[in-house]
Amino acid sequence: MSLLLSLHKQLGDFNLDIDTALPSSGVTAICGPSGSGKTSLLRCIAGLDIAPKGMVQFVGQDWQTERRTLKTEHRGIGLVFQDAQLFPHLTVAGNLEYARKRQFNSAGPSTEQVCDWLQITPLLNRSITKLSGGERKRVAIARALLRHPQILLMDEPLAGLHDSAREQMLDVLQSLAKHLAIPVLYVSHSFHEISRLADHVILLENGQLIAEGDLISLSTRLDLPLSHQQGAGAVLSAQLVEHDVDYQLSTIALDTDHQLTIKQISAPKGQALRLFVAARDVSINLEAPQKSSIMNIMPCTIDAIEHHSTASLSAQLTIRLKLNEQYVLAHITRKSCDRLQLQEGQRIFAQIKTVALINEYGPTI
Ligand SMILES: Nc1ncnc2c1ncn2[C@@H]1O[C@H](COP(=O)(O)OP(=O)(O)OP(=O)(O)O)[C@@H](O)[C@H]1O
Repeated sequence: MSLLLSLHKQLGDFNLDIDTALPSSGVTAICGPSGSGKTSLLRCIAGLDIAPKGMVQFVGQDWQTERRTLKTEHRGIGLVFQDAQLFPHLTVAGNLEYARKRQFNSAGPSTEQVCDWLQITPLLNRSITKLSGGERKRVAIARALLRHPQILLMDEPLAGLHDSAREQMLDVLQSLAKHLAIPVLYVSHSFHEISRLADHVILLENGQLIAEGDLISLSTRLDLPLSHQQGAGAVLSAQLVEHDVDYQLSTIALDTDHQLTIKQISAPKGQALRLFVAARDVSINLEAPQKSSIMNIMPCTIDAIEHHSTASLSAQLTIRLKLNEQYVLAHITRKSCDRLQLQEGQRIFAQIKTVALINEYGPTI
């Protein structure tokens, strides 16, 4: 069962042209550059805009057919927009109560649970006008969830927040996703956000769906813009091997031949982990460096070398490196590539400066 979409709509010179089936669980990111059609797609799914002769079906319920269109308010959707759209004359509690009285279903999380997940319990008596940008966004998400929707749609919910507020919100959203029993569609152009939150990704360009799949496989596809943009990197799955308490480090395994050392984390041995290795943090050596302060040096094979297409980055190349079953990306200069005479199939050593833990997921193995 899934969210089936067949949406074709002309907006001025722009054509939205989407036929797909999205998963009905987990977080699906709708990603793409500005103007690619992310918001237009979300609005059509919500029924705020209608694509003539389109089709929207959610887990067997017809939201739009050729003959009939279900109004937005009858679709059971939780909506969170860039601007939180809260009622300024009500307190936080008043805004939540408004939603609670208009629930789609009686079954769903309680006000206490939702406030706890979004860390807004201390704010309940505050006026909306006295909230920070991040607080406002958390209240808007809580309000959407208290209607007990069957799906949550979020359009760039972190837009307008400064870096530290954005990171704090990402922590909250990441833990929220673990509690939610409903699917989430999350619009963002930030790969950083998506790598923290999404299970599944659809990538739009000029109103067309250019790729779809799980985050791990899409992050290292050289035919997609994701791997070339600033902030690009590989999402990897790993498993915790052991902790070195003296040095406060943890060892994690990508597979039987490749281990990494990271700052100590609290996860138990065997915990499945998701990691992010930024392409700019990977350098390539022809021989294993003997005296380096960088601990993570892994033998791998050059799988593919791709030239950046954008003129501003043409001094740089993206190189995909194969471990056993997984890949990392390296952004290096074209000059270095020529100097080292790098070629596809060549065995090299990747030196990895920083490994970021995205999250812990799945059962302990
Ligand atoms: N009502 C409209 N009339 C004409 N053109 C429109 C209309 N709504 C959207 N567009 C155009 O459709 C295209 C897609 O817009 P949309 O807002 O869906 O993109 P987006 O990917 O969400 O962009 P951003 O990341 O900047 O929010 C844009 O070129 C936009 O100008």
